[in-house]
Amino acid sequence: MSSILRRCTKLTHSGILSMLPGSNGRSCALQYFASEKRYSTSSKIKVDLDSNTGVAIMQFQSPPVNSLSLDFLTEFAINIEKLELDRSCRGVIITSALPKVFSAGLDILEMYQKSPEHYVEFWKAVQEAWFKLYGSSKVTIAAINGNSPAGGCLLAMCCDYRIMAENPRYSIGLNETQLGIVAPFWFKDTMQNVVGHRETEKGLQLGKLYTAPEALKVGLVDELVPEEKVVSSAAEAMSKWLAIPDHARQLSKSMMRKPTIDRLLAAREADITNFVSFTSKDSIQKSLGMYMEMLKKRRS
Ligand SMILES: CC/C=C\C/C=C\CCCC/C=C/C(=O)SCCNC(=O)CCNC(=O)[C@H](O)C(C)(C)COP(=O)(O)OP(=O)(O)OC[C@H]1O[C@@H](n2cnc3c(N)ncnc32)[C@H](O)[C@@H]1OP(=O)(O)O
Repeated sequence: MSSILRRCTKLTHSGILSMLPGSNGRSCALQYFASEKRYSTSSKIKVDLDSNTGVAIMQFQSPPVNSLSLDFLTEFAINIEKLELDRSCRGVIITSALPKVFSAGLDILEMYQKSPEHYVEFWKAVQEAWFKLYGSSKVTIAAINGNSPAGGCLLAMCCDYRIMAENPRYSIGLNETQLGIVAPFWFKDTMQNVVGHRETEKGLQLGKLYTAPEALKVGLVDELVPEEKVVSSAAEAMSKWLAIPDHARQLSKSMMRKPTIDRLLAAREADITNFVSFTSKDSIQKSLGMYMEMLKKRRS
């Protein structure tokens, strides 16, 4: 991994990168990884695995805002599972290929005016993505290079370490209550495991979107770095995590996360039933419809 960084630094200093269109530290890391094995090319997510370092970089590339649709979540779970089974992979960096957004969270259209059967399928995909990422034995680092509300924040919180662009216009948090909906208990558990009970209580009730500096202050993210350095800093952090013997780190991770995972495993079906009955309520559909309208108005 340090060879990656040395190479990035060399390129940046030599000015070669500045001759590339749209080049910066972020693209340096991406270009380096891209020169390695293209692991998977699906329409919404790109994964490159560096066979020398064992580090995969997963880039979300689903315009306009990397919302977590059924298709996106399915691709995501498949990719994480594939990497999990690959013994040559030791770590995964998750980032966005789009400007200004890491992920806009769950795709609201998947929860709006659809059939109960669709809600079941969608929620299973949300659960599956969480099980795969939260339960991953690999080192997972979120390189958060844009806004990351709700489900986007959940994905980041599932990782072992979070690095965010220090842009004060970017925010992250579980803002569900602002939409008139309620984050399920395992979203809450995941946040509580990151920032503790009190901050989760405030953050969840208020549907708080933390600015990048606020997120650092409460421990929702671990580091803020200039936007162009988010991916290279993630690579640097990864090298520290990979210096620990895998078996010892993996057992420690599993020890910390197993109770949270077991809790959803035990309530998986009930959680789906809850989601379907909650989402199907007229009042919830009305709230989601109004929120989508608000997003559109804000745009015009
Ligand atoms: C008791 C409980 C039991 C069970 C549980 C029950 C219930 C439900 C739990 C559900 C948990 C939900 C989790 C979620 O993730 S909900 C999603 C929350 N997300 C948001 O609030 C983010 C909304 N989006 C934004 O704030 C901005 O889009 C963003 C990300 C800051 C980017 O801003 P910008 O670049 O300016 O882009 P636009 O706002 O112009 O958006 C472009 C385009 O995308 C559409 N869009 C945005 N976000 C979403 C989304 N999440 N889903 C679908 N579509 C989205 C937006 O409307 C624009 O569309 P247009 O047609 O106008 O181009």
